[in-house]
Amino acid sequence: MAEQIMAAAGAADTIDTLILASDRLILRALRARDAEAIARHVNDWDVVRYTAMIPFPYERQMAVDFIASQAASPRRGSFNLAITRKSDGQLMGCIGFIRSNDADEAELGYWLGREFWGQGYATEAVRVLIDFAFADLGLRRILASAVPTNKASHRVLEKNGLIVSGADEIAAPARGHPLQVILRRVDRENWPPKPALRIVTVVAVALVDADGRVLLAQRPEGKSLAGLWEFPGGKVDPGETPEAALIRELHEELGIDVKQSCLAPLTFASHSYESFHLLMPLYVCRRWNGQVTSREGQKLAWIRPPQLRTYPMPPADEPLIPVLMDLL
Ligand SMILES: Nc1nc2c([nH]c(=O)n2[C@@H]2O[C@H](COP(=O)(O)OP(=O)(O)OP(=O)(O)O)[C@@H](O)[C@H]2O)c(=O)[nH]1
Repeated sequence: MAEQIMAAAGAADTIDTLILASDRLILRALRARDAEAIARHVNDWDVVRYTAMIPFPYERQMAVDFIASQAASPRRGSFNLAITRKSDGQLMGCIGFIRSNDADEAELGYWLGREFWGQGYATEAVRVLIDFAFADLGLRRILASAVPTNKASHRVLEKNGLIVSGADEIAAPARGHPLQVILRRVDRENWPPKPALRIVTVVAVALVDADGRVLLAQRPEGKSLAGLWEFPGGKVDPGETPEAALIRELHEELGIDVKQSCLAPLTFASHSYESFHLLMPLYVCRRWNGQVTSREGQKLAWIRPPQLRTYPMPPADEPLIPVLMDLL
């Protein structure tokens, strides 16, 4: 997570002494001499077009007025900080909060000069400012909005855990017409955002025999979730369809041959484990060729539907059981 440095104890009280740092950035108060750089970066339609309040064309005097309009303390009122690059001190953009009447929340806004796009600077700046807002300003919720076509901004907000909370039409005086925006927000309880889990696709099947019994296999010692009973199946390899993966796994694990036409989709599991998110379509199959045998030393059990609940299964499987029982 981005490291955050306060210039001195109590620095959050005065904007002039506030310094927030991350790996590559320093966020600091705006100074009168920043007007030139701000005007140069902002007087670019590609920078301004996605913002509601910035006029275009943008003149130097507007930057002077913008700098002068910042709150004296980040604890009260709206403020912006300069996003500067640690390595050379260049001002790359601005980031700040518009404080509404609700003292607990603030609306995040930022822009970056075009030459600094696509390098992760905005994501880093948003991270460090929200860290500061929750840890030092005592805010509980950060709001943000972006027009639907501003994909880059949505990525930045999403990477920082701001989830979509709705849509709105906001006044945009500089545009001459209102803007449709997607609203996002993050609450203090959900900060810092957890890294997105990798989605792993596993395909599984309920093999049903002529007596209406279902086959479960026990996960062997040495594997994750060892001892739990699961539906036969396995991971889908890159470029493989779920059906092809299942036909392969059933041959490898149980020595049976299944035709794709004998696989009927039933339901699916979607479950977050500690290190990955499992997405698992579950098929039903009543016809196969060959004798079901344990080819990998796993214990197998043919279970009557009422007994399904007595076999401990991975947590992802729990919602599948009632669906299967309804079918059988
Ligand atoms: N086949 C199967 N896997 C399931 C079920 N429920 C469930 O959570 N899983 C999870 O989905 C993954 C299945 O992957 P797998 O069987 O191909 O692989 P594995 O864990 O043996 O790991 P490996 O790739 O190291 O051999 C495991 O993490 C397993 O815990 C289920 O009902 N059937």
